Amino acid sequence: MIRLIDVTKTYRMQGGGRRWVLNGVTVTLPRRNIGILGRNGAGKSTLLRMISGIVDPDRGRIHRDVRVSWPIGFRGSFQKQLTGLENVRFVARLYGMDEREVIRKVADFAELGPFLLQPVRTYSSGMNARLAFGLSMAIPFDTYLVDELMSVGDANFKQKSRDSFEALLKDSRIIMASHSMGALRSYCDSALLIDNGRVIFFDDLADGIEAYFDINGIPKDKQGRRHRRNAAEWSFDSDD
Ligand SMILES: Nc1ncnc2c1ncn2[C@@H]1O[C@H](COP(=O)(O)OP(=O)(O)OP(=O)(O)O)[C@@H](O)[C@H]1O
Repeated sequence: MIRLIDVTKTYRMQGGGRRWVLNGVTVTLPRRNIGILGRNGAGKSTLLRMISGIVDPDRGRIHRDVRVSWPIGFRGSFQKQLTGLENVRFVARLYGMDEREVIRKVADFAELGPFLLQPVRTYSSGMNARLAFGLSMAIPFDTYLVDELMSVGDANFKQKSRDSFEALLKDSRIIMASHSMGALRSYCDSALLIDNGRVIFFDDLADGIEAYFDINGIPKDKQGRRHRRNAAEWSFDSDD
């Protein structure tokens, strides 16, 4: 279980003032697969970073009694001067894992071959993505925090990522921020909606998605279906 207790998070804005991301939020996240919904800039990534412990709230506490991952996406935050292998070693050690085992898993998954011995600064974004995702799959967590999964990578890599991700969900849970309703419906059963510094937990994902469409002003037709006004404006709904 993960519990936010009176959590407030703001960012200082250039030119003065503060951007309020969370405003005194208290919420309990049960051991479920939870989709995080919210408009651009609502605070989804910030919330994931706070749950993982990378970012501290200004006020309040976050209680975790499960082992949570760092936010998994495709933007690896590696030490750019170090090689891929050195980065993998470092993270394996940090999490008290068998280094050789982690290296073997990442090497198998990422298929970077000799590039694993090259500095990460020389990697393409796809290579970086392979290393980042492979590494997150090689360390076991109770709850994986996922920030916009499967947004880049070639078709083969996407399929492979999907397969290993699904295998991992047999024993673990995810908290996943995404604008893709399709991805959320595939992996999540409940929802957390962030809006204007507040959050609402929905036991049923479908209710969370309805509330999200409502705050975005997406109208329903007579059959109760939602329609995009145009593809660019409502691109988050593109795979529905
Ligand atoms: N390091 C930072 N410094 C200043 N402001 C920040 C920082 N990180 C995030 N913000 C601001 O906090 C707000 C929430 O950002 P966040 O990235 O968490 O939103 P999000 O819901 O994940 O957005 P998106 O859907 O666009 O990815 C935004 O207004 C953003 O500009």
